[in-house]
Amino acid sequence: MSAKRVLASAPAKIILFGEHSVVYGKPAIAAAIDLRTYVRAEFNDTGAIKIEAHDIRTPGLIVSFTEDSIYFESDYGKAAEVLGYVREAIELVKEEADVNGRGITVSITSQIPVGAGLGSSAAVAVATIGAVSRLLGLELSNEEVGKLGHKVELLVQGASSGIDPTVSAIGGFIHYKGGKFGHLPFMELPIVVGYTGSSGSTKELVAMVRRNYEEMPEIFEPILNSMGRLVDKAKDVITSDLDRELKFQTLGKLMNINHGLLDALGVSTKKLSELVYAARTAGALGAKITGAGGGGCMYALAPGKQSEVATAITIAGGTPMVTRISREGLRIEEVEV
Ligand SMILES: Nc1ncnc2c1ncn2[C@@H]1O[C@H](COP(=O)(O)OP(=O)(O)O)[C@@H](O)[C@H]1O
Ligand SMILES: C[C@@](O)(CCOP(=O)(O)O)CC(=O)O
Ligand SMILES: [Mg+2]
Repeated sequence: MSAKRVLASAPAKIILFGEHSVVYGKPAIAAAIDLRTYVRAEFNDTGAIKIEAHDIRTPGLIVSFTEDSIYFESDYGKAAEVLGYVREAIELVKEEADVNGRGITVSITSQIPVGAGLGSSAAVAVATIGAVSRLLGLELSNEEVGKLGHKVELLVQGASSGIDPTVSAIGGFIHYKGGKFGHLPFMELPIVVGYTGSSGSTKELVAMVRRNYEEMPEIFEPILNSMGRLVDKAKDVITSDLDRELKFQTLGKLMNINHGLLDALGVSTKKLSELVYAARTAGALGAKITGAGGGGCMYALAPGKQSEVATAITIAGGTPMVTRISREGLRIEEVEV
């Protein structure tokens, strides 16, 4: 049954191990975290799709002032591009249901920094698909929403492994490889996320790695293979019966190796590496980029040292975020019928 108004939310994620190599079919491990994007969907009488994106800065904004007036113009191409994930998400759901000529208004508010490696693109796609599909009376499982979210990322970015929309839709702690995924045993992870304050575009970074790979496959192939192997090792450690401290020590070492390999791929920046080294010096067992890189965030594994690591990240010029793993993925918050 269709509804009058629906509010849905979907979480951000961190990639614990295996970003970029996951695009080449290698395994990766990710966890949903407790920052969310909220999407409200309702019908309107205009017949149009209306998107209110409250947290997106409008690129290409031109403002003309006179003494008694103010006139705004926008570079519509750039503005349309930035809303690509939301538009494609709505279009995909509309293909599955009968809208009967009705318009849909989608209003977005988000706690997730954009272009920061925390999966804001996947969260906005998943929450939009969740809200609009429920509005139109479609009964989609969270896994199905994750699959549609992957389609959205493929349409907008040209390439996507699908790990981000999957973990945002189903929540928790997951192992992912070539579209197949499963939950790993839930673990509280004493992590600190450090935000550089700058952003990177996943579309551009994934394309850059692809160009480098095509130019020098004999160099890039072994790096990607090593990333895959270290994820296998991390999975063995996580699912083993070792005690927590020993698990964290090995996972920390693997994070540091993964960061070095991501640097070799060319996706780190001076600021990201400064935050990574600051965290390690303050006692983190491991620290690495999370997500596409080129700016954005790193995360550190710091049992018993979270506040020291957060302080070190601040001193190094970053913004620390102490966050927890979210067991819940896509959530339908309210339905008005
Ligand atoms: N709150 C939001 N509203 C609308 N679009 C969003 C929002 N958050 C993210 N996006 C879309 O996702 C893009 C960023 O995605 P991406 O480059 O994959 O970085 P990340 O997923 O790491 O944040 C933004 O440029 C925008 O198109
Ligand atoms: C680089 C990549 O592995 C993760 C990108 O994550 P984010 O968009 O930077 O949050 C791309 C992908 O898996 O599709
Ligand atoms: Mg993204």
